[in-house]
Amino acid sequence: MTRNFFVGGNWKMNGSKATIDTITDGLNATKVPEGVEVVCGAPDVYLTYAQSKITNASVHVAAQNCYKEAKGAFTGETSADFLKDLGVNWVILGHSERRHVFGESDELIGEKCKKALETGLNIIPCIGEQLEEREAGKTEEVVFNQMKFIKENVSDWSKVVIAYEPVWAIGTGKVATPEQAQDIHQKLREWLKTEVSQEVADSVRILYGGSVNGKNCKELAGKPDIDGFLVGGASLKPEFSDIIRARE
Ligand SMILES: O=C(CO)COP(=O)(O)O
Repeated sequence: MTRNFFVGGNWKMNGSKATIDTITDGLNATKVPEGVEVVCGAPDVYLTYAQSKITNASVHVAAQNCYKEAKGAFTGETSADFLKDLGVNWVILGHSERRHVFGESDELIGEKCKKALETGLNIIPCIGEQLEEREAGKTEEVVFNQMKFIKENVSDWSKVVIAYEPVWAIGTGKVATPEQAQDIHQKLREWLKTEVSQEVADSVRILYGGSVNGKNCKELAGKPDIDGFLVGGASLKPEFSDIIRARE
């Protein structure tokens, strides 16, 4: 089973029109290898601007979050319907910063996954353990539990790309070793086989995220269960092009 390589960028709360011009110039000039999918998570207010600047047909724009309701009295929130209306077909959900800075629960993330899929979006749900959890030997328990809430809300796995992002590796420069990442990716695939189906386990892309850069991406990309990356800091820099071409 071949799973197309997938590279997501997560710009987080960074950027301006001027920096987006620079980033998208770089993306437009990047020769994306055949079959590789590239999706960039822009801040909501810049989604349309980013879309207007991207001319590379292999590169798509994602939102970094959306709410579980279609509309109504939810001041400050963005709905999946708004994204669909803008032609934004991807959304990152349950990022560790949503979980740990904004206190999003597994239940809420599950509901958001459900709503986004019902609305016709593709989703990138994120999971990952904190340092204390890894040190206590609880990594599998934590990520399987996060997966349970996602699974209960997924109607169509062909629209799901999972991102495994160990919290201790995010923005720290402390990347998981290729062996550490492969180990959890392989266990997640086993879990999908048991809890969902062999077909889904074989076909769902599992991305690694956490301090991925132009230097460490090739070795990580060589691991059999690592199907791509979700990249934070380095997605704002020219080296993102090297990450897109990590399998070359
Ligand atoms: O959170 C991340 C991507 O969603 C990873 O961030 P960094 O690549 O900056 O560690």
